Amino acid sequence: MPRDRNEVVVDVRGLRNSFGDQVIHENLDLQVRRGEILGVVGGSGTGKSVLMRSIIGLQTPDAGEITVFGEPTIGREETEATDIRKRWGVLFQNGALFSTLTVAENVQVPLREFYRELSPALLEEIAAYKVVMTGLPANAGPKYPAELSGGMRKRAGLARALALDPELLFLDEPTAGLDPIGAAAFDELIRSLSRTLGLTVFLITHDLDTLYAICDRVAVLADRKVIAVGTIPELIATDHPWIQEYFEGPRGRAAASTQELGDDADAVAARHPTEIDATVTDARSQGSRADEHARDAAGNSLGTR
Ligand SMILES: Nc1ncnc2c1ncn2[C@@H]1O[C@H](COP(=O)(O)OP(=O)(O)OP(=O)(O)O)[C@@H](O)[C@H]1O
Repeated sequence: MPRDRNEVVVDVRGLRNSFGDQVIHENLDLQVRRGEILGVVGGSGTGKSVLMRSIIGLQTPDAGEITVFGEPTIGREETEATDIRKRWGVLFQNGALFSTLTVAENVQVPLREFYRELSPALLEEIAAYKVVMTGLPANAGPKYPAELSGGMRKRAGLARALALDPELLFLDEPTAGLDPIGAAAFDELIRSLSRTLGLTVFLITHDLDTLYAICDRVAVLADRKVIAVGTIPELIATDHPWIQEYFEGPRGRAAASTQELGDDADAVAARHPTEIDATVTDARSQGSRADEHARDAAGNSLGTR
């Protein structure tokens, strides 16, 4: 039976977080729907990562309610929340791979934690499958993180996040530090995994290209709460100054035109399938070059990327 795409998978209500005198969130509400890729944006330090940590139970809020798959996550012991934790995967900002373990061993960590009865042969088989699924060469499995490029490390982190076949994926700045071509390829990987596996994705990013390329809706954090959530055209229609500056500033416009070039490329590819890779890739690099110029011109006032 098809799943209800209006089902709320993550429900955050009245969230408050603070560190000492510093209030990060006040009365924050957010819903993530089944099957969507929700982009989460906001200036540096607005509390995007703290929000993600609150949802997955790594940060105990001062107040509020959070449910994931209808189950409360706040204040539950790790052992109590096992059934929900098995249903999500997380890619932290820096990849957070264990440097002393190989890629395959990293992927096996959640499997060993939740399914102790799995045989070594099966663990290896599942890890090998996840490694290939994220576009890494099969021979990446026995390598250590230090032996991989930044883009490959991201894919290894994603392979580990997918180890338990999650329904929900949390990604914290997955394309940060990747070159434009690598970032576009990673976006495409996330989109295709989300579509084929029916994943719901909570994606924190500063990457405007990612927002345009793969996000169904975008939530904007500012003033300690989610000030708006919607499609990019819906957000642009609001008059909040930060949203206007973000999407209608030089970098936002460059990303939008990159997307238009990509859409044109899709149309061309429908007629000439063999030309698609070069055209789309080129569109993104052009946008990113325009992006760089725009950032220089704007004095990087938005602090994106
Ligand atoms: N464990 C902690 N102790 C004290 N302060 C913290 C802690 N974790 C986060 N903060 C503070 O909370 C604020 C929000 O941090 P967070 O990492 O969520 O921001 P962010 O929106 O993800 O930023 P960025 O886009 O730069 O990654 C920051 O001012 C940060 O210094």
